[in-house]
Amino acid sequence: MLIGVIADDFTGATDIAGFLVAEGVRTIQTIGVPPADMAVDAEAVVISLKSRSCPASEAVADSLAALEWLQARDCPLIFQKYCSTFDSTAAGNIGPVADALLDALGADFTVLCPALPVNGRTVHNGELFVGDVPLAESGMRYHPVNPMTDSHLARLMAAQARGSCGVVTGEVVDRGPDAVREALEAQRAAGHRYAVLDARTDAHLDTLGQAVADMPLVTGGSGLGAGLARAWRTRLADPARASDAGAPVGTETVVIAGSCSTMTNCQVAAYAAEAPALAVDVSRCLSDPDYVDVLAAWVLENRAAPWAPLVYATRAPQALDEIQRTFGPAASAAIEATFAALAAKLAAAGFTRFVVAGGETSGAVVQALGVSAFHIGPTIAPGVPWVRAVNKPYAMALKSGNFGQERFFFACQGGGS
Ligand SMILES: Nc1ncnc2c1ncn2[C@@H]1O[C@H](COP(=O)(O)OP(=O)(O)OP(=O)(O)O)[C@@H](O)[C@H]1O
Ligand SMILES: O=C(O)[C@@H](O)C(=O)CO
Repeated sequence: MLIGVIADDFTGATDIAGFLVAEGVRTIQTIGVPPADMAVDAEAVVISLKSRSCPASEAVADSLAALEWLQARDCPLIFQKYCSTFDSTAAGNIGPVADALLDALGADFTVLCPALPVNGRTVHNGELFVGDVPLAESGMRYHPVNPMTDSHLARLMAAQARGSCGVVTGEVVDRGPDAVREALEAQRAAGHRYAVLDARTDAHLDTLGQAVADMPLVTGGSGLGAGLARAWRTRLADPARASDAGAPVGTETVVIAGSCSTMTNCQVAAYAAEAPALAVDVSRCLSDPDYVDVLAAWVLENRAAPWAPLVYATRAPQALDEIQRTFGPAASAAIEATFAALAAKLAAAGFTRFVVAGGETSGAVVQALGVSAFHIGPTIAPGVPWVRAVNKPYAMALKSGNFGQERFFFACQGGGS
């Protein structure tokens, strides 16, 4: 094994796993920490946790259990994967988990780099941008669980981790891997525990991948994961066939959208204009135990349509705000539970392809389908590969809320963009 990834949500895990496969690394993603005796035939194992928004103590305990599993397989590099929009609060969980992993590895310094230029996430002078705007001015300020109201990564990290955090600027990264290594040594000597790495292009991520390839712990988004994989190209067994085991199976498809991100709102609007689409009634998710049967019946009625049926909870910020004021946080959990039960019913009715938008939503659906690990297949959009369950006949496209192009749901059915 070349790399063990500890990811804080399902779609985030699939995102980095997809990039690793696209760069030729044979990769398996597991749902939670696998059993101690699970055999591994892969160059990378990505362990997906549900540790982004749970209490920090739980996130730390789960991440340490994942680390122990990877260490038992002599994994030389541990990668802490979090969101390219650095989803977290002053209570964590990125900082507390990084602190705990550093301690457990006997290390005292690591890097932070959420940049993913292909999806518009760049870091400039330590500030995270989404497209042309700082993080705190992007749609992330309205996120239902982790609203991001600061864009400065060193400040965000200092608020939630032990020790101070420096920045390695783009001007240093432009000078190549040796300059970055030197700068990191200087940051560490200056007493910093963390250093934010600037990156605006894939070429910067190549430089950073080379510069950090020998650290015991690296933290970041899938962009840096891809940079690392490119740095290892000559060490890979058969890069051209890395995605074979994850190619999709079956045909009957349902689309489930549980994300309210800006991009999912666009994707749902584009899809609903041409395909059968049903908005869930949030109050019925909360109060009507038979509601999932109603949703399943609607999907079955529409199963023969030219485009697969879509069931969505996706709402624009104002409507979401109103729902949250009316129902409180129980609404989100009830929607997740409804989608999980719906997916299980549809699987029993013969559906084999599940296209899901939203990390938490994907986690709930995957759990309901009893899937414990995936082979990672070909990429549908940057950061979104097909995945194939190792123990069930299901293919899935698990999309991070903000990922994919406007016609992503069509693209999953061969509809292109
Ligand atoms: N209309 C709604 N009202 C209240 N909560 C909602 C609504 N729609 C979705 N949610 C909840 O918001 C949360 C969205 O999280 P999810 O991780 O699925 O999407 P995301 O955060 O946009 O995606 P990602 O984590 O991949 O960036 C889920 O718990 C979901 O149930
Ligand atoms: O890094 C990202 O943006 C995604 O993989 C993710 O984690 C969103 O849930």
